[in-house]
Amino acid sequence: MGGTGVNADHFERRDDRPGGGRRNGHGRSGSGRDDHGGRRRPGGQDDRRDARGRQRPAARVRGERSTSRQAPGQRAKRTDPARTAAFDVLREVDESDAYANLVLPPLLADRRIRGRDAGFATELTYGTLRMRGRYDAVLAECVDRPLDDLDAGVLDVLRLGAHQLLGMRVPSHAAVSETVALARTNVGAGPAQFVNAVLRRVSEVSLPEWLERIEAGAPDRLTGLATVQSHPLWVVRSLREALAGHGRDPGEIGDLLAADNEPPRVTLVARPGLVDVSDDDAWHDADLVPGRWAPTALVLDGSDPGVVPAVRDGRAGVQDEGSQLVTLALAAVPLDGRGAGGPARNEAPQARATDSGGPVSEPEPSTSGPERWLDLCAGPGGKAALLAALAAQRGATLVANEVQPHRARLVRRALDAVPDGVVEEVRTGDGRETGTDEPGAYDRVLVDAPCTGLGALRRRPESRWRRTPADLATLTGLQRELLASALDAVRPGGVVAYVTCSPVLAETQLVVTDVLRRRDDVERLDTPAVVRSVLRTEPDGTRPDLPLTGGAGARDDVQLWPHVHGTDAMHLTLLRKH
Ligand SMILES: C[S@@+](CC[C@H](N)C(=O)[O-])C[C@H]1O[C@@H](n2cnc3c(N)ncnc32)[C@H](O)[C@@H]1O
Repeated sequence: MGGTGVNADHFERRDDRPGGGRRNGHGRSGSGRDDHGGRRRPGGQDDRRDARGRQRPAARVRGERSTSRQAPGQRAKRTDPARTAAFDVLREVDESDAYANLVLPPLLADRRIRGRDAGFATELTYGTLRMRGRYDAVLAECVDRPLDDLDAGVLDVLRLGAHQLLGMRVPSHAAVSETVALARTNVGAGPAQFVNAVLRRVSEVSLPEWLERIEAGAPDRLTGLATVQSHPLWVVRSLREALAGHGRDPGEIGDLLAADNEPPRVTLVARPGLVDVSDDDAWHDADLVPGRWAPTALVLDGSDPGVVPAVRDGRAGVQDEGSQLVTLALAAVPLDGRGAGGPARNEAPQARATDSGGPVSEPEPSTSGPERWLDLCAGPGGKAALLAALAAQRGATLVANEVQPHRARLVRRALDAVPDGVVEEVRTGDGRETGTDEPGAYDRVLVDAPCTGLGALRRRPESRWRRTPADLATLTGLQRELLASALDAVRPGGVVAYVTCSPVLAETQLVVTDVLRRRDDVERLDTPAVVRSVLRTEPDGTRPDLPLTGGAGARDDVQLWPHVHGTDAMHLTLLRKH
């Protein structure tokens, strides 16, 4: 497909650009450092971008960077701070394996890029990373050599241009000229001419036509779908297999991949007992609507969660609704035998209400002190904070364990708002040893296992390109050991929740089946019934109809999906030890 691509050799390479002209994967061009190796000076911007992403001249002038080595004549076109921010984040993601969602917000704050400019930079950064596979296929049609042979900074500029042309409503002339200006400042004047020529080629064809061409040129349908929907082929294969294995139609794969490309709505968790939805002071001016499934979920429309007082002080947090549901389910499932339940301090009625068809009942009163709960893999602490709030209502206590010290620190911070006496300890340790060190010591154990995260691709734009099939082998071994340890750490009659933010069969069903094959003291619980029992109740007393696969009773685990439930693809299996 396509004609002859643009030849990069026709354009002069300038080595006077910051970082020189190294090749893709090894270069440091446009690294976010100034000529002396320091951070670039912040280029403060306000709401000067128009609705279509164009920047008004005053903002351009005020936001220009002062570190260009180019002659004044070459700097005729000023660089837009939002595009520069996106470029700098892309370089950092490539060079330092950084996470865009951790790098971008502080960078925007540091450079005082706010309002529409911040929104533009965010959409440009995340969209470019997410849709990289699609744009690379388009760019490959417009360049006369493998993209891997291009300078890494030049390739990132081209991707940013492609996203503006094909994924955002930026007018073509603005997308090309602003991106060429970005190239001139960051990768040099010669490459900027090359960028200009390539982006003009990209802009000559509409997105639907590009996608048609990509599909037509693909060796098979699945490869075409993977490229068009910008996922690595091995990920598409794993997800399609997961759909089938979890009882869904593998033909849904297109919808699933499309849902992965939609930025998720910001969902907050109102930690029960710590904050009330009707408390105006807690939510400030936030525009909130109840979540679809979890009684604790609030969907935030438009504003920054960081300005919500309850989020700032830990009474609420940002948390996917699927994560909330699996945590609520672990807290709601009845225990057997001694130590089951505890006197409620301030019970949340919805968390314990019984589903019409489900077996969930009120826990028996404790005969041996408060329940002890364990979060075995707690960092950074989202589920631990919800568990701790629920534990406070039940008179239970929580131990949070995390192997990485810096993530254990994040857990401590996440637990800031929890009343004294609820959290026994936040410890740094290897969860694989807990079962041996503390056999039978806990009533409820959460294993939110380290996983590929292939169920949360919506919120981690670069992660699909980082993961490899080899990760699966390492992770599934660790997952088995952690689940086995959790089952040793729970007392007879107690419950373990095995959770992943991946639907991949090797990390979900196969781990559970394999661990259970080696022991005869564990029973699978009716997880769908428990999850249905914790769903929010409508004012008329009904609950939403949570579609789960396989028909009633056909499956004993729960798999959520972005394209079905609007949540991350969280997996939950509830297990009871005899
Ligand atoms: C999926 S994350 C947990 C997310 C967390 N539950 C939350 O909701 O914020 C998995 C965590 O397990 C930790 N981890 C990995 N190996 C571990 C081990 N051997 N023991 C304990 N934690 C481990 C990782 O560092 C990571 O923080």
